[in-house]
Amino acid sequence: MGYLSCNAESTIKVCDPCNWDYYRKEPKKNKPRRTRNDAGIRQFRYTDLLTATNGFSSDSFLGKGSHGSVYKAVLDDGKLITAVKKTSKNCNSPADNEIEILSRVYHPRLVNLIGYCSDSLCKNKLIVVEYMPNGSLYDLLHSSSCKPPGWSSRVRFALQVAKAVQTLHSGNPPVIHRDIKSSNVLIDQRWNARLGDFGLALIGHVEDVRIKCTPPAGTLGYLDPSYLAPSDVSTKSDVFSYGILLLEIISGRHAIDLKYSPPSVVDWAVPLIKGGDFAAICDGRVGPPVDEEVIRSLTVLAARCVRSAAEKRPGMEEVVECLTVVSKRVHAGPVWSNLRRCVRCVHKPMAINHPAFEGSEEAARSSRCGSRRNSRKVTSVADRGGEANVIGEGVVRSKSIGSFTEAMATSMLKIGPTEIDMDGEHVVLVRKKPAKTPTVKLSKSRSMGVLQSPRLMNLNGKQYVFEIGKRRNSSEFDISKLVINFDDDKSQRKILEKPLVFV
Ligand SMILES: Nc1ncnc2c1ncn2[C@@H]1O[C@H](COP(=O)(O)OP(=O)(O)OP(=O)(O)O)[C@@H](O)[C@H]1O
Repeated sequence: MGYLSCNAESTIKVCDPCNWDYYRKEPKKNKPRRTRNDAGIRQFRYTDLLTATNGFSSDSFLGKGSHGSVYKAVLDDGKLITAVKKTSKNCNSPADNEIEILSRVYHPRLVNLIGYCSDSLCKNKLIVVEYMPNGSLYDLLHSSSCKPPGWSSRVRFALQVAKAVQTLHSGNPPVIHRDIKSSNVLIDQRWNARLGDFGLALIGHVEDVRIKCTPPAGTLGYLDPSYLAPSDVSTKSDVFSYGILLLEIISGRHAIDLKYSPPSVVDWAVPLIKGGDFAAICDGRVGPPVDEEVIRSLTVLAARCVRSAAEKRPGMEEVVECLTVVSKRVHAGPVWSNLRRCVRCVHKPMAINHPAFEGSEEAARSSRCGSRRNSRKVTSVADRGGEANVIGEGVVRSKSIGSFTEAMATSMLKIGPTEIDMDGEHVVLVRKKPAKTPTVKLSKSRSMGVLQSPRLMNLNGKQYVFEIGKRRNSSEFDISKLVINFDDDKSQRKILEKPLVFV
C-alpha cells in the first residue's frame, strides 16, 4: 500500500519554519496539555547514532517504510535501546513533522520521541523513538508464522489504539494522525499496542489556515472517502481509518485484499453487519468469541466508525467508552467471569530458574500442599492487583472471593478444548487430552525429574486438563498452576490441580 498523497508540500506546509513558533506564541489556553519539551527531547550526535546502529548495518535494520528505513540503535552503553528513522528522500519534511508533533505529545500508548539528530554530518534529520521489540499489529494479524491473537488480545489492542487516538484528538490543539493502520501500530515489550509514525500528522484546529491548506493524505484502504479536499480534514477522518483497523482486527482481513470480492474490507463487512451476521466477519482462525454480545458490539462500533457521513461517526471518546465495556465483557464473560472469581492460581509462573524455584522441590511441595490445605479458598487471577497476599517470592495469592461449581465447569466444557484469554496476560487452557507429562531439570539436584502429572477433570465422561498460562509472547505461555475446588463437594474428590508444568 502506498500513500494516496504524501508529497513534500503537504508536510512542508505543516512544518513551515515560519509557523514553528506559532503554538509557542499562542496564549496559554491553546497550549497542548502536556509538552515533551519539559521531559527533554535529546539531541544526538550523528557519530553516536552511527556507532549505535553499527553504521546503519543490515543487522540493525528493522524495516522500511515509504519515507525511509528504520534501524535499532543501542545507546548509552547499552542502557537505552531505540529505533532510528532515517529518511531516504532528500527531504526533511516528514521528520520535521514527526519531531514537531511528538515533541508536544506524550502518551504511554504512543511510540514516543526520544530525540533527533540534525548535525551537519547527516544529510537528513534522524528521528530517535522508543524501540518496539514485538513488531507491528499488522504482523500479528497477518503473519502465518505466528498464532493469531485471541479475542481478549484483539479487544485490548483495539482499546489501546483507541485511547492513543483519543489522546491526540483531545489535545489542545488537537492532533489528527491521518495514517492510522495496522502497520503503524507497534507492539511494545509488554505486548501493548502503541500508535506510531506521525509523518503525516497535522497539529492544530481544523479552522487553521495551515491545516485547511494541507492536501489530503493517508494510506489507500484506510483513507476516509469523504476526505477529498484539504478543507474536509477533521478528527473524523481518523475515526474512519480507525474503523477500518477495527474491521481488520475483527476479521483478520487486509483493508484491501484483491483475493476477495469485494476487495475492500468495508464493502465486504458492512452488509454482513447490517444483516446481523456478526459471526461471519470473525477471523476464521479464531472463530467467534464465546460471548455473542462482544462480537455484536465490536462490529456495530466498527460499522459506525466507517459511515460515509463523517458527522455520523462517533468521536474517539465514545469509541473508547464502548470498547471499555466490551473489554470488561470479554474478560468477564458469563461463564468465564465465574471462573475468574473462583480460580486459585499461583499467578507468577514458576520458571525453572526462578528464584522461588531454586532448589525448591520444597517450595513446590509446600505450594501444592498449601493449595490443598486452603482448598476452600478461591482466588482470582484477574483480581491479583487487589487484595493479594504474597506467599514467598514469585507466588501471589489473592483472597477468597467465590466458588466454582460443577455446573459452571460443565458449561465451560461445552465449548470444548479451547484457550480463553482472561485478562490479556493470563489464559485458561482447556485441553481435552492431558498434556504429556513433562520432564524438567531440577536446579538443585541436577537430576531429571518428573513433576506431578496433570490432574484431570472427568466430566460427561470426558477428561479435560485445565491450566493457567501467563503470556510470554503472542503465542507462548508459561504454564502455571490452577486449583479449582468444588464447594459442594466436601470430600474434595474433584480438586483439580495442575502444578508446575512447563511448556
Ligand atoms: N519504533 C520502532 N521500533 C521497532 N521497529 C520499528 C519502529 N518503527 C518502525 N519500525 C519498523 O520499521 C518498519 C518501517 O516503519 P515506517 O514507520 O517507516 O513504515 P511503515 O509504517 O511500515 O510504512 P509507511 O511508511 O508506508 O507508513 C515498520 O514496519 C516496523 O517494522
